[in-house]
Amino acid sequence: MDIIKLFEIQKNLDMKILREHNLENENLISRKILALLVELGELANETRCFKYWSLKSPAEKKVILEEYVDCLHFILSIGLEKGYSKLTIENTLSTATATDMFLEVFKEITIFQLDQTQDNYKGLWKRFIELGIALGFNHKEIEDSYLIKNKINHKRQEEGY
Ligand SMILES: O=c1ccn([C@H]2C[C@H](O)[C@@H](COP(=O)(O)O)O2)c(=O)[nH]1
Repeated sequence: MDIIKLFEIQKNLDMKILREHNLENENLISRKILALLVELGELANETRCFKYWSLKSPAEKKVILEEYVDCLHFILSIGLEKGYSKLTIENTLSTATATDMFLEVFKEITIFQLDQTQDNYKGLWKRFIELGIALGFNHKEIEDSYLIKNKINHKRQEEGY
């Protein structure tokens, strides 16, 4: 995944959103962190990984991937806001259950919220990528889906979302 390219693309969208909503001088970090937590909850909901009380299948892969890249948008946006956009992420695999991986990402978000260092931001990325791999997405699928959703987000702003 070309993270540097994704940061560039995210920057354009974020700048448009700031302009459209007159938020150029606002600190949006708390709202972005809350938005990420909410999107991660939506993602978990679509996977249904924790719903031991239900027999229903998870949403189709495309839907889960869409939720995943919504989270990715906010992770990139948080990095841009903090000036942490020059980073490399090493690929690691986890053998934990999907439920435990979600809890790990939630934990990393909270650790970052409380102490917004570049190391903690990197820790969040690492767990988020691990989660994506565990959900069955490869880097190309993630990038392609991100680009599609990014275009939709641009269009929404142009149409007064
Ligand atoms: O500063 C922002 C604010 C929102 N989004 C994107 C991330 C998600 O893809 C989408 C969330 O939109 P809702 O469908 O949840 O309204 O907007 C950004 O990329 N940057």
